[in-house]
Amino acid sequence: MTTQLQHTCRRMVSLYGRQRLYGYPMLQQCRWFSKSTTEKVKAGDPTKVIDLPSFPAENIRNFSIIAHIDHGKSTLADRLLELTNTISSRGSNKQVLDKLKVERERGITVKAQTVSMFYKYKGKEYLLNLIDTPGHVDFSYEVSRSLAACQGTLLLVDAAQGIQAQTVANFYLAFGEGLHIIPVLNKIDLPGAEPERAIKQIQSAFELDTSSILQISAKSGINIDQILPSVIENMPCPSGSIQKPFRALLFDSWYDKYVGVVCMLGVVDGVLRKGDKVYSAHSDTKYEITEVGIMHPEQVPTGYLHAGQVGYVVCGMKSASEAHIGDTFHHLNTKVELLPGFQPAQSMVFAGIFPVDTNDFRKLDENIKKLTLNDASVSVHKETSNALGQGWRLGFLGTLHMDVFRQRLENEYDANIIVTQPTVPYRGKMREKRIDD
Ligand SMILES: Nc1nc2c(ncn2[C@@H]2O[C@H](COP(=O)(O)OP(=O)(O)OP(=O)(O)O)[C@@H](O)[C@H]2O)c(=O)[nH]1
Repeated sequence: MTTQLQHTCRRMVSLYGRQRLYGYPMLQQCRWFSKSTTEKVKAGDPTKVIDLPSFPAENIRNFSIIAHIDHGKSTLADRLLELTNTISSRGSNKQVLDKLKVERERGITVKAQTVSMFYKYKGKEYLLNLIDTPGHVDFSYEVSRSLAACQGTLLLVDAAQGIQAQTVANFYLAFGEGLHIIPVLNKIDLPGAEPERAIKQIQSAFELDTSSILQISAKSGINIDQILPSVIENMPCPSGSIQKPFRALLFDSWYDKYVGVVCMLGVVDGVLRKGDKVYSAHSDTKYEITEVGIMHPEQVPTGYLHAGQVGYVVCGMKSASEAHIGDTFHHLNTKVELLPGFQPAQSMVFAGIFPVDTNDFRKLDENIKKLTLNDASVSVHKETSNALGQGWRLGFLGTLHMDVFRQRLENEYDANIIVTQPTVPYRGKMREKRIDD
């Protein structure tokens, strides 16, 4: 009851806030119906009434930005959001998609984020879904998950540094997914930039066509206006069919304390509407869609998603463990071919985590479950230590991943924990004891 009340209050505050933000009463929204979505968004539409059915698959592009760490993905994402009026442009480097406190403090992306943008090109309106991904090797699982919801990717290379380890690793992830890859040279404003050298590297390492390679500065905005036309012209649109039965890939999820689990879906076929009953193929469970919408850049309800679109749903999932990354959602009583899902991540570094106060065990258990929902690459096993009591042995993809997880537990859940020295698994071989030993 309390949760429902809180939820209603939150909705009212959010609606009131939106009215105040744009300075228009909600009742004026009918004035905007006649305008195109791009015009509404450009004009700072207070209602953001988004007419998703009017975007057929050929007017949709789902793409990501991949690169080595610090080559400028989040800065480029900011510029594209400004260009499409998804956020207001104030000329600062806000890194809007780095939403977590730990990302802002460390200046790195650890969590992939999706955002939908509207863009008018050659008289047609396009719905562009951008997924910003982390660059550090410890978060490559996030990258591979995000790529599954895309048809193309921008491979960003720092013109001063050239290609680096994660440029190569991420290129092969995207190549393996069969994505259309557009190379882009960033930071051409730097005095040390050597675009010709970087282009040669891209040609010889990846055999990509560099004849018309885009050369940009995400920071100062040079040539940014060439990016989206290139995405529209060169990347394929999603291939699903709106006529087929609905099926969608669950590729990300997080826990919202008011509405429970929020799932990100890439709709492959068919149509999903608010109120629909859907079925999770993984857990054999039925859910009712109570909210469906797109990230623009925050959650904007649309009541509808169709084949090729990417958006979020709220469906009354209470427990973190119900949202299985890689799951296929479909309508009740329809038979669909299940989507391939994801390979589970392979943990490389292990550490024990224990509550400082043993009375916090239950609370910490719940919080670890919620956080691992948001980061499925962490493996969790219960552990008991004589000195520290009951706790967990967690597996991570690297030590940065471990440190970020610890910081997120502290920042987002006020956890007070002890983390033991990290170890790596190894295999030992027993040799027979020699006589002279
Ligand atoms: N001079 C210059 N600096 C840039 C440019 N693009 C990004 N930067 C700077 O490069 C640094 C890293 O940029 P980010 O956008 O955080 O890089 P990222 O690839 O998202 O980083 P991770 O997500 O942590 O991998 C920041 O200090 C940016 O201001 C550019 O075009 N020119």
